[in-house]
Amino acid sequence: MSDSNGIVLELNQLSCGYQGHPVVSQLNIHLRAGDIGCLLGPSGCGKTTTLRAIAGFEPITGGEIRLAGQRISSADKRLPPEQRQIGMVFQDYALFPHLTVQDNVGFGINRHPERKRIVAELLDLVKLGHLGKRYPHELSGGQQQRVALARALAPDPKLLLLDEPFSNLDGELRRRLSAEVREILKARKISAMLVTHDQSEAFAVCDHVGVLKEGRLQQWDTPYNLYHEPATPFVASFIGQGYFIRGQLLTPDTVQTELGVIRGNRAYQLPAGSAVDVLLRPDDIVAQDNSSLRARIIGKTFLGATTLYRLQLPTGSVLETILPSHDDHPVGEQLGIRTAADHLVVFSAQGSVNVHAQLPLEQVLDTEPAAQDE
Ligand SMILES: Nc1ncnc2c1ncn2[C@@H]1O[C@H](COP(=O)(O)OP(=O)(O)OP(=O)(O)O)[C@@H](O)[C@H]1O
Repeated sequence: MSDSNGIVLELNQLSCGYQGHPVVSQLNIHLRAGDIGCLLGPSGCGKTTTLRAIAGFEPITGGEIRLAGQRISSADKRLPPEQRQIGMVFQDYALFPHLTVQDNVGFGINRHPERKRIVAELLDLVKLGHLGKRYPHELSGGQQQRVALARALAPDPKLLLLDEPFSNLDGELRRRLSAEVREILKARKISAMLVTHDQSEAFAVCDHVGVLKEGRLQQWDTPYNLYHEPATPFVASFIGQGYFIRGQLLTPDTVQTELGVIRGNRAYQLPAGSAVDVLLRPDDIVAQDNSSLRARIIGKTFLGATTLYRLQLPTGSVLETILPSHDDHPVGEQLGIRTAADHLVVFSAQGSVNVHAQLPLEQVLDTEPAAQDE
């Protein structure tokens, strides 16, 4: 279900808060029908507040929320939550303890003539067809969350909201269930919005991710673009790993750095000669035995299939690279490296282009993003 442009959920200049204190400011997000969106950001940035506003539990102070083209919230009007046709899945499952699994799933469709068939179908979908007669306390955490998902899907909502749905589960189970939930939502073409502070979960489950900082949207984009083309220094540092090194813009798409000239695939509209901070991810640095550029290995973390190496350049700058773990190098070795940074990401830097010292991330977090021609 969507409007004529294929958009199911629109947040237009959305602002909301508590007791006169703004929490979320002028948020603009458009979610396409069938897509899974995500609100990602540090604790307290306003993710849950936004989700609760979409569900209708919180009033908004400015802007509007539209669902399938219909305005459901504005500063002076709010459609009650039960009339929104929005399903919710919470962190703590929130199942009815006195109802069996099948009665939990069928709770929202009690008068539906096909209740029995729908419940059976949904229980099969979440792979709990054999446990319909159990009570919630007789299930594992992962199974309870599957019941909660089936219950939220039963009334065939226009939109599903998931608030940190996997955070009570750990490790492998969390990873498996999140992948499975994505498959279920995609198979049924359900539009959904997930809240998490876990970047890997956001990337694994969602099509578009909105990164929030202090109630403001920094970027709404695909996981790929957030990682490779972050719009602000905050997104660059919040998403994935990486270090900044100082450089000098030579042309719109080339930068002189202590690693040599790096050419990227996008142009920056900063004057030639500008001081810039260049983002280098571990996958932007590759090992090359015969390279004249050497870096000393100062730390390594074994990750299974790969090993993450921390490297120090002769100037003292620190970088990381990730190599297949069978390509094993000891700490202290001088490793030959080269850059392979197709996605050149730079931000306008304060200060001298000659400063080659490592920039602490905090120092670059609040600088303005470089003007881009996109
Ligand atoms: N009911 C409330 N009354 C007053 N302030 C609140 C209320 N709920 C949340 N806040 C405040 O609003 C801000 C945003 O909270 P919110 O729960 O939306 O953040 P979040 O990004 O979901 O954080 P977390 O990841 O820790 O859950 C916080 O400063 C919080 O203290």
